[in-house]
Amino acid sequence: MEMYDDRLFSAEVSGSNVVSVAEHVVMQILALVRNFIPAYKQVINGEWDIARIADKAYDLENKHVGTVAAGRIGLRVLQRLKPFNVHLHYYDKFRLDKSIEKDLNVTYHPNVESLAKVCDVVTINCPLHPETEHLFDKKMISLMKKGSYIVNTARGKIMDRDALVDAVKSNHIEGYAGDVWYPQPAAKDHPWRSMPRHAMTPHYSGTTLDAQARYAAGVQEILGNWLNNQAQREEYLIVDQGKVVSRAYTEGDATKGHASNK
Ligand SMILES: NC(=O)C1=CN([C@@H]2O[C@H](COP(=O)(O)OP(=O)(O)OC[C@H]3O[C@@H](n4cnc5c(N)ncnc54)[C@H](O)[C@@H]3O)[C@@H](O)[C@H]2O)C=CC1
Repeated sequence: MEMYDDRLFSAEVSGSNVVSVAEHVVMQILALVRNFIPAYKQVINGEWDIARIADKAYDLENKHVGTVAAGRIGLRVLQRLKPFNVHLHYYDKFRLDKSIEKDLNVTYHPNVESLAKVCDVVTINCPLHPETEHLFDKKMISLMKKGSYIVNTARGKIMDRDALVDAVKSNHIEGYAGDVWYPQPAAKDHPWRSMPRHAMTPHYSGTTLDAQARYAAGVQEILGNWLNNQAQREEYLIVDQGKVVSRAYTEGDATKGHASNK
């Protein structure tokens, strides 16, 4: 017989840092496409060579930008990119509500391969699980357009580490950014630190002071509810009374903009 203490549960302050990560994605897309890092380095190094920077700087406008997953973060990335007048694309296991697709004028792809083939920028916003581990391997990367960019703030292991390095070194991938590595903290000699044309950061995109204030308020609320024997917010619960109850692990979640599938 399985026995559970009905007061035991596992919860998270869901969504507390999704805006923070989405803003980081937009920042890193712009940093890559506009060739910001080499330009900044020139300033630090006392140089002034506009031709050398402009040679690899583009506008984002009119480019095709796609997200692998349109959950809480992926959807916010799409929403933030809409005013840049780009062509938006997404793949997700669950389709967004039709009204959201229409509002964003976003093209749905039935699989990652189809999206990868047409995008100038691919941003990865899906969870790491057996299906997505090394999803971006040599084969997937080779399908991407020559000269395209990848921004991955999801998990480092979604990339095949060395296949990415090879693709950047051979100029197939023009630039890579994100804040997630495998393992973390990244070793001093992790090859992504020294590969060309990257705009990586340590894993801090979801840890802005605004996000920290939201986690702290959420944790206070969860503890207060627990101490006062009050119900927790449904969207915060992951495991309750021995059962996984998180909608993220069960079905598409209408709170994230997925079409209702009930
Ligand atoms: N860099 C950072 O600081 C942070 C990174 N993350 C990462 O971002 C990921 C996404 O976060 P949220 O948007 O909040 O999660 P979410 O649960 O709201 O959305 C995840 C989406 O991925 C989709 N999905 C699942 N498996 C998929 C697959 N095989 N292919 C395509 N889509 C798939 C789901 O249907 C869902 O729409 C997290 O799993 C986490 O790894 C999350 C927060 C902070």
